[in-house]
Amino acid sequence: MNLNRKMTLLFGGIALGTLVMLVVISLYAFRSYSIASSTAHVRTAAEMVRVHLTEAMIHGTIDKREQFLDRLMEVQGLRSARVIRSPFVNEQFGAGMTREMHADAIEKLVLADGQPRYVILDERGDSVFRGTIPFAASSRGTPNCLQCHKVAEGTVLGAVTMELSLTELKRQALMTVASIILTVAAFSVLSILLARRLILPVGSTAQAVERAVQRALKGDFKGRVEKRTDDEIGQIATETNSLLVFLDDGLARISQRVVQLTGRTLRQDDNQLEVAIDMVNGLADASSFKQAIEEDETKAEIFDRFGRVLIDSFGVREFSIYETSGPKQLEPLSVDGNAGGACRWCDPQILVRSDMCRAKRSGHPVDGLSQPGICYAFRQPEDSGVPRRHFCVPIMQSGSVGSIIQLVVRESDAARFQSQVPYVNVYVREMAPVLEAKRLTETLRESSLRDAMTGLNNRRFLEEYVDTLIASARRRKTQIAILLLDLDYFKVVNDTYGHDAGDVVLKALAGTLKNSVRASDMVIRFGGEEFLIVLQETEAANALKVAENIRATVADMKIQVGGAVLQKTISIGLAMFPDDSETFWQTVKFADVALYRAKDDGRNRVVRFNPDMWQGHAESY
Ligand SMILES: Nc1nc2c(ncn2[C@@H]2O[C@H](COP(=O)(O)OP(=O)(O)OP(=O)(O)O)[C@@H](O)[C@H]2O)c(=O)[nH]1
Repeated sequence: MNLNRKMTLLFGGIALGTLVMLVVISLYAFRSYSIASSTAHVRTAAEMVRVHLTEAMIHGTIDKREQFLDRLMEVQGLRSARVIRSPFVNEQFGAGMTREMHADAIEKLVLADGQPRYVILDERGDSVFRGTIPFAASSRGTPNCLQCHKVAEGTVLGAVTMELSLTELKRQALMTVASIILTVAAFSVLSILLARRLILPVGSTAQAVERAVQRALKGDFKGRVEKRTDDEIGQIATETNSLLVFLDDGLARISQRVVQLTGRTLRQDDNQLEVAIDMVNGLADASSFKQAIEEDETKAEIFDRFGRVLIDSFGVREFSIYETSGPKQLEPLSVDGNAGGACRWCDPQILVRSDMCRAKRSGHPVDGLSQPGICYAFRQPEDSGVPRRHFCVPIMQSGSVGSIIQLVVRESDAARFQSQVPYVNVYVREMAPVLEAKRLTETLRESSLRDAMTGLNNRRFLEEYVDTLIASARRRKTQIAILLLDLDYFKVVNDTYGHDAGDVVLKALAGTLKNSVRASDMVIRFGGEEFLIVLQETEAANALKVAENIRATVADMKIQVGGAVLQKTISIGLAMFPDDSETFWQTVKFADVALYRAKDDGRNRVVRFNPDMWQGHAESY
């Protein structure tokens, strides 16, 4: 119920209550007044009758009393008047007129106890006041009643009964009450109209404020409140409008900036406020995500974290993350949240012909949500009948596509997810520079652990890796064979054919060494022309066979240098960890001692370390 209606009801209620009270009070007052007035009239008339009867008795005209009573009827409003004689008078003076002799019940009571009686009668719609007043004998006054009446003081000598019509009084009372009702009703109507006029701006302003607030709750701050008065109500309208303008302006500016950041476009029916909150939340989450991935160590950790965001924040459980692993190759890093895995949502051909991937080829996002079938490499699931749509976004690194994120959603979910795409893009945008930094760090680290010329790992790599190596050997209780290899008379190559020719020989040797051992073994360029090979889980006898095989392969190796073909030999020292020493680096020294022995013994040979060799060398280390 609106304010106006409430006010009308309230004022109407008050007016009606007042009216009813006034009517009740007025009617009661009129009744009391009528009774009091009639009583007084009857008393006065009775006294006049008494005086007249007394006078008539004195003057001997008592016989004419009937005429007096008849004349009395001419008094307006007096309907009847009659005198009743008491038995005492009858006893002393004989019976009176017939009508004086027959007292009714009320008159009998009055004659008996000397108390006046008043009643109001309703006679065929006419209200009549009837009063019966006793005449008591009294010795006071002149003439003295007791001079004529042989009765005791106070004896009731008779009574007069008079009836007054109240109709006129009643009519006047009703007229008065009616005029009160009319006056109060008119006053009330005027009051209500005035109050409504005063309240109307309050109600309509309150309704306008309510409508504006309702619109604001839906994110529309364009609602305005009309100013109807110049008082406090008008002030509320003005202030509300100022607040709405401020919020509208502020929200528009926030939305504009956030739209720039997220790339999300606002629709007409969007709740601006909710969208702004949504976008700010999205940006805040993306910012937290960026902080987290900056502290991640590897790209794999970053992609793993992003995978969890896709699942937890976007409800996308089906997705692939590919990384370019060669000029034409893609490698699946994560498929549906599992590391590695097979190519599930694309033609597997993209792994070896990466240009089949539209995102990789174009370097632009591929929107298969609104344009299904845009990418020929996308594969619908074979096992389930629920069709899917995809959205692929490339992550640029050093000017080319480094990774590709492929998001897959059910067709029925595509529209919902479309609104999430800008946020996914924000995450990708935040992720790209961090991935780039990690890639550079990893490349840098990789290069610091690798010899640029031969492509083999270097001594620093061995230093970093040695703890893992030892722990693995101890855990498995296996032996590690250390082979230290050095080309024989290599200096001659440099001196004769030049340094570049020497490099060619070193590269060829590196290739031969790599091919002579298992993939799990390590070939390390340990120094200038010195190499170290770590053979894992190998007994000494086996290691000797491998070393001998290497020696023989190198000796047979023909290296084309310019116009000449070179053939070089190699000397190898072998020591076992932990058989020869509990310390890894001590084992390396022992291998070096064995290498010295191989050189000393004429080169192109493999020498297994034994403790006697250490005697002569201990002081030089
Ligand atoms: N071309 C080239 N030469 C290198 C490189 N590193 C070391 N050398 C050369 O390798 C040669 C090592 O010679 P030496 O240590 O005297 O030994 P050697 O001539 O191989 O004779 P032995 O080891 O005693 O059989 C030096 O001439 C170094 O300059 C390299 O990266 N490239």
